[in-house]
Amino acid sequence: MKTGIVIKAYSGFYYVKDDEQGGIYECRLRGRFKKKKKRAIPGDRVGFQDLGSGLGVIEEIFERKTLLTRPTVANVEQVIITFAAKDPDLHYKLLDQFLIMAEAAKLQIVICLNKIDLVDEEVARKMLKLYEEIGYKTLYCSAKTKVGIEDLRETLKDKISVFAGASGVGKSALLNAVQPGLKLATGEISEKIRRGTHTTRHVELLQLKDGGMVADTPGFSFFDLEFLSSEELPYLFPEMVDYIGQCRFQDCIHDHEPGCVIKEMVENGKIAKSRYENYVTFLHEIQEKEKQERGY
Ligand SMILES: Nc1nc2c(ncn2[C@@H]2O[C@H](COP(=O)(O)OP(=O)(O)OP(=O)(O)O)[C@@H](O)[C@H]2O)c(=O)[nH]1
Ligand SMILES: [Zn+2]
Repeated sequence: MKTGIVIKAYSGFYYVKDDEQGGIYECRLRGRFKKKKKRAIPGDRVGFQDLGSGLGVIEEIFERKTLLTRPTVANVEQVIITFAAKDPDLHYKLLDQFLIMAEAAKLQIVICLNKIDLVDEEVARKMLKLYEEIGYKTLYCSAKTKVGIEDLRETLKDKISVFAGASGVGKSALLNAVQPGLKLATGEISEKIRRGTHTTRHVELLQLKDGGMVADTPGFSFFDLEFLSSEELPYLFPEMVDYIGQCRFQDCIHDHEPGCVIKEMVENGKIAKSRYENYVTFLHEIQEKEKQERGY
């Protein structure tokens, strides 16, 4: 049996990239999966039988390491959270929201600041300084002048990545700078798919020349607070994690409680006020939702 990765799933067809030769097989699922209502999704690692002429049958779907929804893709390892230095302005609350969702999804995180050609370099470097201090990996890029593109290419190498970021920050432009014509390279598969009738947007994993894959959906919208609980929220802020459990009250949620060590750290500057304020905002949103779920 061969092994590979599903790069696209489309109305019962699964396009699987063979691990050994890298060829693409058009596969069907073995019938027993359908009985169990189990489907393969892009990113799934599978075992399949080679039927010849580029056709195959998926016999096994291996356990997923990560799972993102909207759109659905398995085994993503890394997210490139992209913002622009200008046009549009860096929206820090949105950045924090992306970060906690990526933390919750257990992805490796890279914060990429694009369009640095529009501001002084010194100004650009300061914009993510706080996040570097927390320990996040950062990239400073310009899809226009190609500054930092080599670093981005290196970051994407040999990993399955997705880009996340608001509209207009330059995600497509960055991908295109990393590998011009990336989307065209998949024309062969699109051709087969065009025979179908569906027009729904399906995520596809694009292959990078240097190794690695990137989802072709630049505007990933898997960031939704509704799946988080108030208890887990503090764990999604790396700079808070070390202090959890040290507050006066065991069940301290680091909001209004007295003797809160996290608040103390905000007072003495060890935790950034902006981050803490966003923490509290998210906390209240989640608590509001939890209240509604409990019905009062
Ligand atoms: N000055 C400058 N402009 C850029 C840069 N990167 C992208 N742009 C411009 O910003 C605009 C948006 O770029 P896109 O790549 O379409 O942005 P996107 O994030 O993919 O946007 P959506 O597809 O809407 O999610 C375009 O007009 C680009 O030419 C950059 O590094 N510098
Ligand atoms: Zn506390």
